[in-house]
Amino acid sequence: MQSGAPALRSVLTVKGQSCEVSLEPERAALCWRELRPRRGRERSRAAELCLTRVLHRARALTGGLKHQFPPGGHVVPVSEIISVEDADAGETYHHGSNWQHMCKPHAFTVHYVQRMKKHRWSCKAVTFWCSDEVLCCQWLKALGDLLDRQTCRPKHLLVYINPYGGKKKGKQIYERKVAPLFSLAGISTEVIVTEFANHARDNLYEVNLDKYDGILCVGGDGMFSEVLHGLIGRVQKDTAIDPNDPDVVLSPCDIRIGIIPAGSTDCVCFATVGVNDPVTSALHIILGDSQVLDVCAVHRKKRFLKYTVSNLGYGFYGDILKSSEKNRWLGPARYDFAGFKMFLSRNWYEGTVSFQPAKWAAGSPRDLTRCRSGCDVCRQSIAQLEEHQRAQARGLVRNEQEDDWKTIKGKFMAVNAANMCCACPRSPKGLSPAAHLADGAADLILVHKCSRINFLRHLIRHTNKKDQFDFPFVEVYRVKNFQFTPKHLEEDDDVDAESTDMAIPGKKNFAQICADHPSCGCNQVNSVWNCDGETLDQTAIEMRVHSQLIKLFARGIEDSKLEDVGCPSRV
Ligand SMILES: CCCCCCCCCCCCC/C=C/[C@@H](O)[C@H](COP(=O)(O)O)NC(=O)CCCCC
Ligand SMILES: Nc1ncnc2c1ncn2[C@@H]1O[C@H](COP(=O)(O)OP(=O)(O)O)[C@@H](O)[C@H]1O
Ligand SMILES: [Ca+2]
Repeated sequence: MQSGAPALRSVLTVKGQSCEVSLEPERAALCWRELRPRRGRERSRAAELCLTRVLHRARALTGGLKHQFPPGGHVVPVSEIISVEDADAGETYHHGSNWQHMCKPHAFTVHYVQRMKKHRWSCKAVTFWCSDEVLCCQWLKALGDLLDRQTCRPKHLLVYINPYGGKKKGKQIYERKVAPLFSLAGISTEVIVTEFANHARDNLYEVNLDKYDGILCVGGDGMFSEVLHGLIGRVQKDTAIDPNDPDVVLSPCDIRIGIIPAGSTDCVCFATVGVNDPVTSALHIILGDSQVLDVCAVHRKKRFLKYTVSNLGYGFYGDILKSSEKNRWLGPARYDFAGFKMFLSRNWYEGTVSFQPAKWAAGSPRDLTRCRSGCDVCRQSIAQLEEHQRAQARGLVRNEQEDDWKTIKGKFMAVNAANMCCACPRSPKGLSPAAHLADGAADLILVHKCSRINFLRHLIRHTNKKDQFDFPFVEVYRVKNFQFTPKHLEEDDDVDAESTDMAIPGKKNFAQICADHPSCGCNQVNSVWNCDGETLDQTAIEMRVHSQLIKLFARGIEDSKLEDVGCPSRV
């Protein structure tokens, strides 16, 4: 069916009921309603309200309904249809009170996305029975033509599965929940079950990326980090960009990354989809969603260390990560155990933080806006950043290389740079609830040394509606970059002292001695950086945000108002 083609309208049978079914290319929605509602099914006021919501959603998704659907209707935007196929020959259908068997069915089945509660999606199917074969073919062709126009959908994917992440169920999750949906949607895959850490990263330097429409990782944030490093590294290599240069403009990666959550925290998935559910993520991938994402690059002087997209955390979150690795056998519970231990330890670390505020950012870390699908704050921030960069290039504003640095010396329980809200099941609003996925900035959170009870109050606020930054010992800034130097390296003129020390076998700095002897009772001098769940050995670092460097198969968390909360599209 071409655009401008007339709407297709027929009376078809659904579950033994005659329905008026229509497909209008302009509206790009498949709609159906029962012609004669079943006896006894009276519409309640609640159902009326639900219908209004469904119609609102359809209007929002299709750019306005020209035609109001009468009560009892269903609306499925074509962009949310997973596939359309001939109905099975052996399928039975209900006609009046008798079950009948069709020998040669003139029927087609539409598989589509249904929104459940809390951002969860599921795959639903509805079969339409036609009076004859010609009509059935006409419907199959019209729907097929509209689906062919969904050009953003992937056809061939490269999948990496970490069999050891989370509860070690990555392979099972993929095979049982995800692969059947991909085959339903006609997506072909090449699957690599990793055999060692960094297998996926190294493999991405070798594969022919042109063959694929996307790369998937099945695992947690650590596994995502591997794929992120492989992909960004590969693209920089192909475009002759030196990642060791902290000031370089990195080449963006056009191929999208998909995450099937099968790890312990899965914060990148949660903060970009709204839920950690393999089926929901698979459906976002099938529909070809796209969400750009800022990436932070971490350097030590002229040496590239790591990329991070969620949290770069020193102190509390670094210590949790380091301590939890020893208890990996506990699965995701290792973090709760380590968290409790680190809370009791009340470690703090002395150092200096310097940063440049993201002056052009449209939002601020303590405002009440939330990064949601199609976020206006991200769009406006990037527009202002680009305007600022153009003005700088024309010499209209000062070059900020040396200016506007703010420096804070102190004793810190935690230093976190949240490049996104970092929501996860442990903290559904996240480390920095107002942080944005693609605004070119990160939220720098400094938690100064405080009493155990105050730190607990701060932590608890990550799990309720109160503001976790509203304490005199917490500071938060929206930044474009920052540097951290631990106290013991502050006076060191040798910029590479830390890395040199580490390179000489047998020579250890004080921090390492204390870490090796936890029973010595002193407060450790150094923590480690938790970089999307991977540890960094270096403590003195610089971080810079690269705006919108990568793309995910996601759309950002949808506004709950668009969800049919507790209300399927049937009313
Ligand atoms: C008294 C209740 C206190 C609850 C406080 C909860 C605060 C939670 C904030 C969580 C931020 C998470 C930032 C993301 C971290 C992940 O990248 C990382 C690795 O994930 P994965 O590879 O999937 O395992 N996870 C962690 O560092 C664990 C943090 C756990 C904090 C308790
Ligand atoms: N086959 C493998 N064997 C061991 N480690 C692996 C393998 N594949 C990936 N890894 C590593 O496992 C770590 C944790 O993976 P992840 O999927 O994030 O699980 P979790 O969320 O439980 O930490 C990552 O650092 C990743 O590099
Ligand atoms: Ca950001």
